[in-house]
Amino acid sequence: MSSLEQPLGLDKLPSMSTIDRTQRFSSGGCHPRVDNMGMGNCNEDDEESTTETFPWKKLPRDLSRDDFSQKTLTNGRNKMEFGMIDDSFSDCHYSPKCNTKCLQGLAYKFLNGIPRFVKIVEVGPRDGLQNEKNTVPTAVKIELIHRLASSGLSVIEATSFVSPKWVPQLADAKDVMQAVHKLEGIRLPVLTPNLKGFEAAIAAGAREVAVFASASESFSKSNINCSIEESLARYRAVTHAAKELSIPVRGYVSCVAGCPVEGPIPPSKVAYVAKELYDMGCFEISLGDTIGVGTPGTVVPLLLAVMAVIPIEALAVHFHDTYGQSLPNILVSLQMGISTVDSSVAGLGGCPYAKGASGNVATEDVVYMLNGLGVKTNVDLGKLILAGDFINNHLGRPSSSKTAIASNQLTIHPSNKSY
Ligand SMILES: CC(C)(COP(=O)([O-])OP(=O)([O-])OC[C@H]1O[C@@H](n2cnc3c(N)ncnc32)[C@H](O)[C@@H]1OP(=O)([O-])[O-])[C@@H](O)C(=O)NCCC(=O)NCCSC(=O)C[C@@](C)(O)CC(=O)[O-]
Repeated sequence: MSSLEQPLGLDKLPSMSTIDRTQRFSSGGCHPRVDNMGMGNCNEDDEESTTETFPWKKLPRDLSRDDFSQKTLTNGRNKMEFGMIDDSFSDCHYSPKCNTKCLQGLAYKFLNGIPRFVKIVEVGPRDGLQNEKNTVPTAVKIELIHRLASSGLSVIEATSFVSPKWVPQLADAKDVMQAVHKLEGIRLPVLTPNLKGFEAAIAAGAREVAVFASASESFSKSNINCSIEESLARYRAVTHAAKELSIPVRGYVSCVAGCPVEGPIPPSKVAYVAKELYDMGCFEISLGDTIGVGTPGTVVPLLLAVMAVIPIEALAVHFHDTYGQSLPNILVSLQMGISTVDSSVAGLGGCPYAKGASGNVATEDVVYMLNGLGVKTNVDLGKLILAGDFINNHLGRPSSSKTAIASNQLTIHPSNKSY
């Protein structure tokens, strides 16, 4: 018996009271703020969240592509599915009475804290496309949003009501919004840098907006042409106007791990900006590693600083993949209790004011990892990959999603690929 197979009793588990454990994994451990305009992030999982089991229990997996990710590997007694948790683990349901098996303890040790449901905020049509040099036709943007919606994504950032002189690619914000705002059951937030943008967004049918501040003074100036404090004053005006109309406002903090000009940004500065946004009424704060320099080593202290001032259920993470650190950063964020993750189909993206920064983490890769962890997203990976194929075909380049590339290479997908 290897050391890994030796029983690990509950007395060896990391200290966490039974109450903490029950709260974290029961419906009550993941409740929306009372005043968050109904934008809770766990309601989708009502059935799951009533049972008091840990997240690595075997969950029904709903991949539209039956062959996808289901190749089996026979390895001695283990029959494993690629990317998915070993069956011997997934059959282990945690019970306080069960202290004889080793696997619950090991799984608990390594997967402790991971929520059972993760809300994905798809930012491809906005963050993903804003930096594209060639104009993407409005019809393509609209079709992309429809395809993303049909994959099961429930929050899709549709566009930005910013100055077309600053971001020409999104100059068609009004047309895009008017075409998609009636999509049923989908939240379609749009970026609004000031009252002018907010008013234009509402006139076009937007029912949710996002404001975007920075933890870096230099980036704030280059991105929105004002200081951090000036931006916060603008956003107070936006959140005030939004409250009058019962419009939910999301708040972004960019450059949370580093700035192209200033270098590393102290977590305390991120926490300050995040709290200002939260206090002015943003229901959710997304922490953006705009240039993708963070590692789990920087993400942990960052999240600890922000979690000290904002409830964890109001936090989201937004990683760019410049150094290939997005997935480990997301994993450690989940382990710390984060349950909202931003990502972009096909890994599209990059900020026009952060040269060299690469795209967002690919939604396909996030969903693949979460499927493997038994975490629900309600996203159909096969349809998502097809949505990625659609936009990549249009842009004329391969996907930045490793999952999409692997799936297209490894499987013969029967569905019609002619768009
Ligand atoms: C904030 C401004 C508008 C200030 O831009 P400014 O030039 O300082 O603004 P201004 O008030 O002096 O106005 C200049 C012109 O812009 C117009 N204008 C003014 N506001 C608007 C508006 N809302 N929509 C349309 N037009 C607008 C205004 O009417 C005027 O028009 P003119 O009289 O010259 O014809 C500009 O800097 C801007 O639009 N910046 C946006 C830049 C942007 O979108 N960057 C990418 C965002 S990505 C990000 O921040 C990071 C994030 C969120 O993704 C997270 C992460 O990845 O980490």
